[in-house]
Amino acid sequence: MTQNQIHDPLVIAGRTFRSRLFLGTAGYPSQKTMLNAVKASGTEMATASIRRIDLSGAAETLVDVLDDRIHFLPNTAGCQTAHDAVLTAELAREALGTNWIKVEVIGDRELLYPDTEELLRATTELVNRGFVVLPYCTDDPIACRKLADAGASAVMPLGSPIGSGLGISNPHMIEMIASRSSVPVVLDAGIGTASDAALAMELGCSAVLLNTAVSRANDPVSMAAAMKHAVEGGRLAYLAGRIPKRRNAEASSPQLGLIEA
Ligand SMILES: CC(=O)[C@@H](O)[C@H](O)COP(=O)(O)O
Repeated sequence: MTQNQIHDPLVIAGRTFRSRLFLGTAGYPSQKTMLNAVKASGTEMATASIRRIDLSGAAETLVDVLDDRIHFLPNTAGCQTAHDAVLTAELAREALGTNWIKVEVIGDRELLYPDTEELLRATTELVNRGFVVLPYCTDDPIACRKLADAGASAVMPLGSPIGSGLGISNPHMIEMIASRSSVPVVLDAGIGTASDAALAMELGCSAVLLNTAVSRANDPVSMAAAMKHAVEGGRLAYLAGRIPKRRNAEASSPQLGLIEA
């Protein structure tokens, strides 16, 4: 581990994360593969939809099988109104004893695209109720600013639609959001492969949240390891500072001592 990584923790709502990769837990070929992928990714925060968790206390749940060191982030996937998202978050808090919530309020079941109006309403209400709110949002700097102003502890703009694997559709806007945000920016959704995750970090995001690229890979555990290295590499490159892009070539070796014809 380099000096930069040792002194470069991510802090969200007072909680410190050494890993800047957050992982979704859905769609793996088996629970064993999911747990191995979680381990290989080095993640310290895993998320799952409340709908997927048996809150009755009758059966062993995902939360029980995850390593204790991993912070569990429930999410409100499937909610289409602020009202439903708030109810779902309250259920999670009651059953799981966490006030952290990843808020998803989608405006369309096919596109799984965030409904910004409802999302802002849900975020405002949940912050007032004492939740640590991480909203999944569009790659819109104004929406991100409004969510942060409403008290979101981080903002999570999409790279591209959930599960699409299209990568980052609008890198310029993600860079803009990251450079202006008053709270950590977590690139969430659309990552297709390791280079997409590295790019998110190079653009200045504080972390990456992904699921499908790992769960649906031919070898999820190897892809999880690839994502770990990509996020670390991208963060280091961001901190190191990329060279400016030039229109023309500039010799990388000194021109002195050239033999003229
Ligand atoms: C897991 C999660 O919380 C979602 O936001 C989403 O599933 C992540 O997107 P990808 O599956 O495209 O990585």
